[in-house]
Amino acid sequence: MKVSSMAAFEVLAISPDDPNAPELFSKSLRGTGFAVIKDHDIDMVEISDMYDVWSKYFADEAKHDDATPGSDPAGYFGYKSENAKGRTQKDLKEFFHVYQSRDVPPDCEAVTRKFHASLIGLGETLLGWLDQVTPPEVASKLSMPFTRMVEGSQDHLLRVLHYPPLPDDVEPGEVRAAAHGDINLITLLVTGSEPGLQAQDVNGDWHDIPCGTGYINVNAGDMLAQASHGYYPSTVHRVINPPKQENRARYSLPLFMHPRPDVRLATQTAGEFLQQRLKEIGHAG
Ligand SMILES: O=C(O)CCC(=O)C(=O)O
Ligand SMILES: [Fe+2]
Repeated sequence: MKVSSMAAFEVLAISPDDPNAPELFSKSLRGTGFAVIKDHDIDMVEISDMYDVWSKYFADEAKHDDATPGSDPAGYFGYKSENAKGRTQKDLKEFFHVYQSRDVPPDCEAVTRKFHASLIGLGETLLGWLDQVTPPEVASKLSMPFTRMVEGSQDHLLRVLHYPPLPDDVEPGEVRAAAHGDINLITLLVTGSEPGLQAQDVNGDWHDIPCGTGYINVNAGDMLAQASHGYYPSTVHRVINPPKQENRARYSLPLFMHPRPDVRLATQTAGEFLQQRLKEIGHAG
């Protein structure tokens, strides 16, 4: 099934039960950098519980106590704390970074740990699909199969994102999330509570990424593009501001799948690549 069907930009919706799922997934990522997974095992109740506990968390000013200093990648990040690479204006979002071995707010802990583990499991399945179908001439250049790159990784970042309703004083050019490529191997994004996510095609045109209930969007990040020498392109995407009559909060839940830091991508290790990119987006340092 095509969920976005401009000739140049075809995001496929794939069911894990389809025997051709690995090929379709690879085809969709190759064509657009994006794919959509439907009929997965992640429970809708789990997803709505996540939105429930985290909307309460962001509504409480005590969140500021969870801000971590300087270069620490975990914890709470306040409104307008991150910019896309190459931009000075900050994104109109706040977020909390969850890692497997780092603290999570007690009221969010149980549901978040379970959700994080479920998404990591799905992400490992998807990387296994890529290992199955990536052609030998590309696979032979990898330092190891994708699934091995993430074995034992403690760096799979679950970002709980809150985009508040836009304030009246938004400046020209300020957006919820400016155009960027993700740093990691693949991103699994439970579709946002509101629309707004768009991806750019090779001609520079923007396309809405479908936000159907229960869909999980997957996109290739820069580490996958590096390791595969461009076979899987990392597609630039953004989150646009809502029209005035739909100026509501938006939540989304991307999981960024990261290799262990010592894994070689192409010329750099995953750890070296990550540190360089974190500086460029206004973290670390
Ligand atoms: O909120 C979204 O839908 C996308 C967020 C995103 O692209 C990111 O945090 O890297
Ligand atoms: Fe992103």
